[in-house]
Amino acid sequence: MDTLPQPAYSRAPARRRPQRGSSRQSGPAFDQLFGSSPYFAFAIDEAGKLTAFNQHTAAVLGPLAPHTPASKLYAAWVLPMLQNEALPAARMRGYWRGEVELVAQDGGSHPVTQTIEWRDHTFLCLGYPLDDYDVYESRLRFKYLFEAHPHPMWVYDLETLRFLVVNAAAVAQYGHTEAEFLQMTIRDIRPPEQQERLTRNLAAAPAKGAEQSGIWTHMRRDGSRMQVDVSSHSVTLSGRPARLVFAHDITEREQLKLALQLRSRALEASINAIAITTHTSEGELIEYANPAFVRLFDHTPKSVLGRRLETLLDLPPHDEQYQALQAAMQSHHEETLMLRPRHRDGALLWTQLHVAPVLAGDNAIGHHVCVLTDMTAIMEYQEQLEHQANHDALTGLPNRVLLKDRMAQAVTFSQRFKHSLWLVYIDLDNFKLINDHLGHQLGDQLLCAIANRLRACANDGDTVARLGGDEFVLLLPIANQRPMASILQLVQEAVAAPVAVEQQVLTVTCSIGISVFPADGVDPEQLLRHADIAMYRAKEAGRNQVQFFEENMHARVAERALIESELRHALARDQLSLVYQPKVDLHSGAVTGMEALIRWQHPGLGAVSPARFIGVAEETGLIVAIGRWVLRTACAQNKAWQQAGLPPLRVAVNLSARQFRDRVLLSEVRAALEDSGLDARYLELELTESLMMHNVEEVVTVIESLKQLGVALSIDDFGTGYSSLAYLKQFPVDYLKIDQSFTREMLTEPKVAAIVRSVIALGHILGFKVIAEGVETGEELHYLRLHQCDEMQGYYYSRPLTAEAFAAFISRPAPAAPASAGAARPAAPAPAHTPAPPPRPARRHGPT
Ligand SMILES: Nc1nc2c(ncn2[C@@H]2O[C@H](COP(=O)(O)O[C@H]3[C@@H](O)[C@H](n4cnc5c(=O)[nH]c(N)nc54)O[C@@H]3COP(=O)(O)O)[C@@H](O)[C@H]2O)c(=O)[nH]1
Repeated sequence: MDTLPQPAYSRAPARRRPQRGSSRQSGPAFDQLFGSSPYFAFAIDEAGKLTAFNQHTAAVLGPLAPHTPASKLYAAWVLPMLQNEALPAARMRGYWRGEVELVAQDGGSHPVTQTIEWRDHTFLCLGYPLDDYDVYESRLRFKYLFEAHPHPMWVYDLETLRFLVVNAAAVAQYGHTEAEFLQMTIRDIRPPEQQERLTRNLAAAPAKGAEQSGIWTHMRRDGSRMQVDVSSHSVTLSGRPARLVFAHDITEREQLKLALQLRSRALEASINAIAITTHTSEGELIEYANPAFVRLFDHTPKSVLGRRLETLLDLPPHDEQYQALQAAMQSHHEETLMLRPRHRDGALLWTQLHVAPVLAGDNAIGHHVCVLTDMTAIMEYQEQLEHQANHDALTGLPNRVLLKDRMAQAVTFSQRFKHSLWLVYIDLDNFKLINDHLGHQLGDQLLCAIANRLRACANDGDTVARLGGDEFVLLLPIANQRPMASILQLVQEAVAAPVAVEQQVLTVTCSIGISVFPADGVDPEQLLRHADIAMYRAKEAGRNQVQFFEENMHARVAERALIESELRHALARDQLSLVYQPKVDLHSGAVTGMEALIRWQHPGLGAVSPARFIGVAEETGLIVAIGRWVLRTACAQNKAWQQAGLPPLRVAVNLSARQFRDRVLLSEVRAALEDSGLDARYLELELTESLMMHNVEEVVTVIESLKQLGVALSIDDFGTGYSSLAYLKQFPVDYLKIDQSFTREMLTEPKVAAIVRSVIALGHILGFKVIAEGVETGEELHYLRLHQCDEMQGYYYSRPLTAEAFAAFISRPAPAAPASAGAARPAAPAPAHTPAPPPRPARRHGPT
């Protein structure tokens, strides 16, 4: 290096002064001041050339010539420091002082304390040999600045990288003794992964005097690591180029920074909306809101900051929530509130707000951390669950649970204000048939239509509930002040009005039972039970009726319950039996067959008539098992008679609607025939008219299958079930059976007589035989024969008989025709002991 490198900021054009190659050129002032000085004195221009030097300099360091590059006067290690530190500092501040090493042309080393002054675009350099005082002063400064420094410091040799000196803080923090340190290099406190970086760093600036800094990982003696912020400076120690290093342990700071970063990340990533507010005189102003908060209300991050929390949540001022929030903000405790803030689009949300105050130094509230949890979905789900728990899924009407709740409220209200309360129990008539024949989908539609109509009948404050199936309840408070008769009529009309569903028009009536508070009960349970009892009474009374609860209804309900429970065991306990009532050909007088009729002999209840238990068996489904038993017993009995040598006759068995709809009917009939060995032509199945008029296509299919088995079929109770002629002709049946109610009245009621004649004519037109049941007198028989009725059945000829009695009856020779009955008495075979017809009132329940 020939010249001193230019300092970066000395590039401005400098005023050129005449060059002076020796002390003569330095001018009289320089000579005057320094010419005979025993110390080194020389001047350097901006180009780094000597412009003047005194005799001592020339004598000790020379020989020198003017314009000699000043770099020749310094040891190599000093040059970077001179260039980067000393000259720029002198130029900036006008003065620099430090220890340097001057070198003589013969190689001699002269450590000096040098001052450099910036005077008139020239660096004036004065050098004093390092004497004892310098050393003392230097040590003193070192002691204070270095030894006592609270942060680790050391000086290391730039060439060997050995520690030359370390302070007490370094010893304390790194765990090495001073002696150990002095045996180590700066590589020894670096972990392996940082060695390469150190090498690169040293290579990049091996001898630079520039201040350097950076974050490093250092190792303590025990192997533990720390993060240090290192800054270093070039120095000379004992005449050797070295670096003074400050190492500031920032491990804790870095950990803190990391922890803060983590917490900040947690806030940012939280799915809960979090806002931090500042407590000001203008309210709680938001100073931070995490992304979830911004998302929850669909605001932009910026638009949230500085706004009042209350405003942002859009809580109506002075309402309960607003007040609660204010109170929570003023409390020094954490509070949790349920709020209904508004989304930016106007939708109301459900949120749980947890407010935690952050106290300032003076114990006043400085900030609040507000955590909002979006509960909207949960609350909506809960509402949905509550609705489901309290409402009927099909119709949306309140269910039994909610009805009870409303009833309890209504009873309390009625008690307090002395009002009466009506509980109207509505059960659709024959809904089961519709459901089973037309399918559940249509049944559901019908129920929904009726539910809507009932809703329309109710006023505000009334409750329309569905208890399940086809049962509805109207809870009508303040009944004493309302036109209850017309409300009931409205309800009946609403139910009975035709309902169009899927191109079908359905009509259904209802049976209504009513209980009144307080007369019929003072608690909801009792009122409901009594209304239910009254409704059953309405059903028993022939359906499509209204019944108010009466005390004596309890007995009927109790009887029904008894029948139901006893009937469940009747088959197993062998309490059931069959009786057989002959059917007679009206032209020949011959017995054509017999109807099997069930009887129940109960040890306690005695003989229970089918009229009392068949309905219960239908409702409970017990009829399926009972019907199967009847079918098999009747077939077996008929076969037994045939095997005993009696003339082969056809046995008729009643099929209930439930049996008819049973999928296994066909196989059961087939099995009954096969198992008994009875020929199919000796079995007849009686189906009621009402059963056949629902879902005709299906009925026709089942009837056709039965016909294919070879059994005979008849339509029982004909005339009571609103037959459609269009349907009637589709049924491949053998008999129309005129209901006994017509037989009973045909001789006294001309209209009934006309019906009977029409049925006979109609049956014949359609190709059916016609049989009349309930024939009790010779006049009735005569009339039927006169109008071409084919067969008859009734007490006039014979009551239902036990199997043995029937066998005996059929085996007897025919008696002469009774005079009183004219030619009406059957010719053959004649009943041996035909009982006299019972008096009229007992017709339906004649003895067997
Ligand atoms: N599904 C089934 N239903 C059955 C079965 N057995 C009977 N029943 C049905 O119960 C109802 C009442 O039956 P019952 O008390 O047996 O009455 C029958 C006859 O005893 C009665 N009858 C017959 N002749 C006369 C008469 O001259 N006068 C008069 N007052 N009553 C008379 O009529 C009933 C027969 O009715 P029907 O079946 O319509 O021919 C009744 O509906 C039975 O159907 C069974 O096993 N399964």
